[in-house]
Amino acid sequence: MSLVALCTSSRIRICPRLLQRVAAAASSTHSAANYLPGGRFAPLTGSKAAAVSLSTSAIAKMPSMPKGILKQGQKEDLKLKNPALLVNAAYIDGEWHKRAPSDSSTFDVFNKATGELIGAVPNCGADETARAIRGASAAFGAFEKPGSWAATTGKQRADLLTALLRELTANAEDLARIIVAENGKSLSEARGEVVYSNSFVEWFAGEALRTYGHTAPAPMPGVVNVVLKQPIGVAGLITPWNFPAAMITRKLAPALAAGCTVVIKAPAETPFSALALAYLCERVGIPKGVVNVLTCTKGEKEAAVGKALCESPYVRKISFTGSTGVGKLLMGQSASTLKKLSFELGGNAPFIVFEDADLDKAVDGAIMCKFRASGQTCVCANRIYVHESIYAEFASRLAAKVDRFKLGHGLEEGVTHGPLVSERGVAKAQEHVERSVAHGAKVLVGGKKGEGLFFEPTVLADVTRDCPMSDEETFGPVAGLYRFSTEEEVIALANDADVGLAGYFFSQDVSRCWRVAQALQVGMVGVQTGLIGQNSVPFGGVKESGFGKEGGRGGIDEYLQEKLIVFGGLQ
Ligand SMILES: NC(=O)c1ccc[n+]([C@@H]2O[C@H](COP(=O)([O-])OP(=O)(O)OC[C@H]3O[C@@H](n4cnc5c(N)ncnc54)[C@H](O)[C@@H]3O)[C@@H](O)[C@H]2O)c1
Ligand SMILES: O=CCCC(=O)O
Repeated sequence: MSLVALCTSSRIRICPRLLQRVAAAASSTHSAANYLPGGRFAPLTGSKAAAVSLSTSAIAKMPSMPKGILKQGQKEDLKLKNPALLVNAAYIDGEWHKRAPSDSSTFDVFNKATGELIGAVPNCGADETARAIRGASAAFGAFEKPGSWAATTGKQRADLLTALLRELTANAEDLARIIVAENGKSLSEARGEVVYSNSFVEWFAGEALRTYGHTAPAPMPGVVNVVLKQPIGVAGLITPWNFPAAMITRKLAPALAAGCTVVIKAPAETPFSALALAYLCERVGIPKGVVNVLTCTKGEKEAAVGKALCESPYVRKISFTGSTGVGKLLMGQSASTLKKLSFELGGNAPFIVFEDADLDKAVDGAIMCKFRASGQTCVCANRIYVHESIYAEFASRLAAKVDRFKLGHGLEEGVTHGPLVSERGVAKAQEHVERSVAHGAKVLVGGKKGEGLFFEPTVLADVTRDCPMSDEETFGPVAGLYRFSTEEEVIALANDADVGLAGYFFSQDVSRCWRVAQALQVGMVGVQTGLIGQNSVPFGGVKESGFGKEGGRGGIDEYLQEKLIVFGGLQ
């Protein structure tokens, strides 16, 4: 029995920190994950992976987490090269407010791994939202009013976005450290997120130059038709915590490129990335009122901010990324003013491994797809369907690789996965494991809650239709493996969902690849890959995963509206 196993299985009380070090040493093959652009892990590879015994206890690698609870109340020093990036004030109409102007309230934000206090930010509500909307509306101005944002040229906006990109790049390491602290992901993933996040600013700086309209031939003489694209006006941007920077830039950059002004409602869990972005926007000279960031707690305050944005006649666009339930609520609230909407909502991605798949690629794809951001990604594989003829082999290889993850504080050397973002997230992961086991699933690796917000990366075998992930996103590090027999059967299973964001499959048969890719009822398909998000492609779903696309050629159109100008009497 290893020292780690001995300590964890016996009643010997050993300093948790030491135990963690021993665990890390015992798992020296847990090399640091290579990150790829987009915050992705290059999978751990090598024959040793398959050789790891499934009985190795993942608990041995659990971090010594009481430290999180013990440190609660202590103020964390993020050790930023540029401490000014850690802003603890909302940004409303070009003014920084350390407290909500209406009632002076603030709320605390904690490090997800340690429980240390990162800082306090204002708890904004309807009043602050109205101020921000007024500021954004005034800054937008009018097309005929020189000096207003609406009257800027694409070239001017492209130059500002390029300057912003330079600042974001220069401060990339600090921005990654802020993400680690407030979100919990590992430093390598956070660095990847910053690259991904910045790539949207780069892409849309280019797109600002290309908001082409067109002319249309008229059927009658003496008429010329011109179709212009104009910015829609003030946009309300509501984003989640799982990619605290990238989910904002994927909206902010096209909005600014198009000529819109914005009011961002930052997520309660991760407001600091949003505020750092606003700070850099101000620094590069984006005019007062063009970018506003509101921070607020979950519950009543976020609902008040959301309602004020949706119901304001001055806000012409809402772009939301989050759960399907909240999306439906916001859609209802936006009905009275008939706003243009883009909704990136929940997913429940099928991930299919056919009998003719390259198993190494399929396992690596599953690792990247399922465990990125510890499973807290809307495009994460949620239902992994494996052909019965390769099921045992795939399960064993996947479990072996997951067993080699290193869980811990995102800034610690070699850590591949951090804590989840909330107790609600941990409870959901645990519930999915317990309910699946009650339906006959077997835990191959992981399966347990750790201290604080940690949950062991988990692989479950023998998952069936009755298990919760069949219908609900786990949004946590639990990979459930289903068995299937035929292509027809698995397509029906994959499409048996109200949502349709992403789907993935592995096969080496080109005809099957085309057939299955067409058949999957999702907005995005990964064929022989577990990674799909890039700045140059349209990201978005079908069914109850929402509508509208972010990124790609059409991403800027979400913030533009066409105007037809008919010139008559020309003969
Ligand atoms: N499709 C995508 O691109 C994408 C990306 C990330 C997350 N998601 C989805 O988001 C969900 C997980 O995130 P979550 O639990 O934070 O989702 P959530 O819907 O609770 O929260 C998302 C955002 O909406 C805000 N919000 C919540 N209630 C609101 C209200 N009444 N009015 C206005 N704003 C409100 C939150 O403060 C947060 O900023 C998952 O379902 C996931 O699939 C989707
Ligand atoms: O979670 C949502 C976004 C994930 C991605 O952009 O790849």
